[in-house]
Amino acid sequence: MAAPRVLVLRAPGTNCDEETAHAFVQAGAEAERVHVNRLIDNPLLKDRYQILCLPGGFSYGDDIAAGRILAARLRNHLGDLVNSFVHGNGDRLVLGICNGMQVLMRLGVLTESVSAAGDSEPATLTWNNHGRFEDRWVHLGVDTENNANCVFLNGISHMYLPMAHAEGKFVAKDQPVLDELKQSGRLCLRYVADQQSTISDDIQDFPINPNGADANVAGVCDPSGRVFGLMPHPERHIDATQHPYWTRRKEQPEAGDGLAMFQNAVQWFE
Ligand SMILES: NC(=O)CC[C@H](N)C(=O)O
Repeated sequence: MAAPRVLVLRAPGTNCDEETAHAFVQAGAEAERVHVNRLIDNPLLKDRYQILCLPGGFSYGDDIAAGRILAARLRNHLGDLVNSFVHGNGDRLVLGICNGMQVLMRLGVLTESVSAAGDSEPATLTWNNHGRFEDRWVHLGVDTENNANCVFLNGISHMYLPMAHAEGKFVAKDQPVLDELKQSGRLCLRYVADQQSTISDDIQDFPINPNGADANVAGVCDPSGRVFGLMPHPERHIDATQHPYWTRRKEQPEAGDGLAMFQNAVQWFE
């Protein structure tokens, strides 16, 4: 099959679109960076793409709350576009990275159909516990026990990736919501202490869990596994030389830990 085409959505304040497009290209996809206003002018552009990616940054200056305004623009002007990628025929993928995950959370697509929540918002992303922007590397573990079916994490058990956010603390409405999300394999990416650690539901101390997130959640996928949002930045660890200690490593891996996520997306179409 021809390489899948990726729509990397830009908005005022987006700042990770070039790296994200580059990561998809390294993985074998074709990627185009498209401004949200261009899509609003010409919504049919969406039909050119198989993958929708919302990259990181500070869309609309994080005004009101990070991701809130871009989510409102998508909901009010591009509802069909969002729906066709999230639902449609089930033949497309959606990836939200950092600010992109914040947008997906504000849209509600990652926590859709959580019955334990009743009528209220099941979960959100809020300010890091220490109230500051935190920018450094973190260890991440994949929840393989709860049968996570996330397309992007297929075959991955651990990643070492940069994180850079202020509003990245995942909070569920209550324990039943958290349990339902966990048991359905949707809390698929968690902060862990190191490469050997398995995931834990008990909130780990800072700095293991950089923001105080419930169950150490760093990424959430929808029930189908095709729609995934994560707070860390896989596009910033595509090449082995992006690893902070790469000159001191005895063996150089072929790629950075983040590349496999983009390769998984491309392979899903093969
Ligand atoms: N790197 C990012 O995408 C940052 C997201 C958002 N601006 C925050 O600080 O929380």
